[in-house]
Amino acid sequence: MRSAAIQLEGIGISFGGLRAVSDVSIDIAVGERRVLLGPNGAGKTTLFNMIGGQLTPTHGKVRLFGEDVTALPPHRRAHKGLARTFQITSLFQDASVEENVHLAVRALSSTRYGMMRGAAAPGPVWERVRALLDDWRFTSDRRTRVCDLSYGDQRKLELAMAVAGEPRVLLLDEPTSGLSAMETESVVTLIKELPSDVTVIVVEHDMDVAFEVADRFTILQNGQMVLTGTAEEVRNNAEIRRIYFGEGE
Ligand SMILES: Nc1ncnc2c1ncn2[C@@H]1O[C@H](COP(=O)(O)OP(=O)(O)OP(=O)(O)O)[C@@H](O)[C@H]1O
Repeated sequence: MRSAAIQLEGIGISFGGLRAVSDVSIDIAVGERRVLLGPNGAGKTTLFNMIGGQLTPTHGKVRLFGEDVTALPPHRRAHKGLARTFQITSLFQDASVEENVHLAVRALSSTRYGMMRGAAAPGPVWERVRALLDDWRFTSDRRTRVCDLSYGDQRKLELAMAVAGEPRVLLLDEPTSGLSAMETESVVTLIKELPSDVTVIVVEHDMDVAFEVADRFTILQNGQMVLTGTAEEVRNNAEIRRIYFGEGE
């Protein structure tokens, strides 16, 4: 069996009296593409936040490559190779496309190679920025300010920035929400082209996208895991058929 990138051991969290997530245990292997499914309010984003470190579970443990990171803040998890995107874009709106990517690449350089901010090796940093923008096939000019980009290009840019940090685990929260069919297709292609040793965990409502990118699925409902399994098992799950395909209503 492949070793685990992420292990959740009975994690849960309550907000006031509400149990948003309770007792979820899953192992996600290195290089796996896992999609989290479930109706609105099922606890998918809350689970993501506990993996990313934005929230600390009230019970249970989160392990990253075997190490207990339950109490570590997001930036410490980022240093260990975890990156994530959010449902709402979190870009620097007044900066250009290439300046945004430059910031992400430079952040990686300074943590990984011990460079001082703004100093040392600007050449290689800009080379990497250009290579990333080529890989991600940006249609708009690189000097365009983010606030002048289409929503689709903003989502793509966010993904490019998450990838710029060369993460070992990438958490994508609804990467195709609000995108046109064409933009969705290009984001799906980009996700599928990520290096095979990068573990990717995706919250996705679009079932076509989910089936295209996932090796395995985890279904949440009312904060609990109801199934972890293959595409076949998901297709045969009555609850998923009801929620996503409107059957039995
Ligand atoms: N900070 C918070 N304070 C109080 N309640 C919260 C908080 N965050 C989430 N919740 C509640 O926890 C439950 C799970 O929410 P969560 O956003 O994780 O669901 P979700 O599956 O991501 O839903 P969606 O698909 O709508 O994004 C919901 O009932 C939500 O209202």
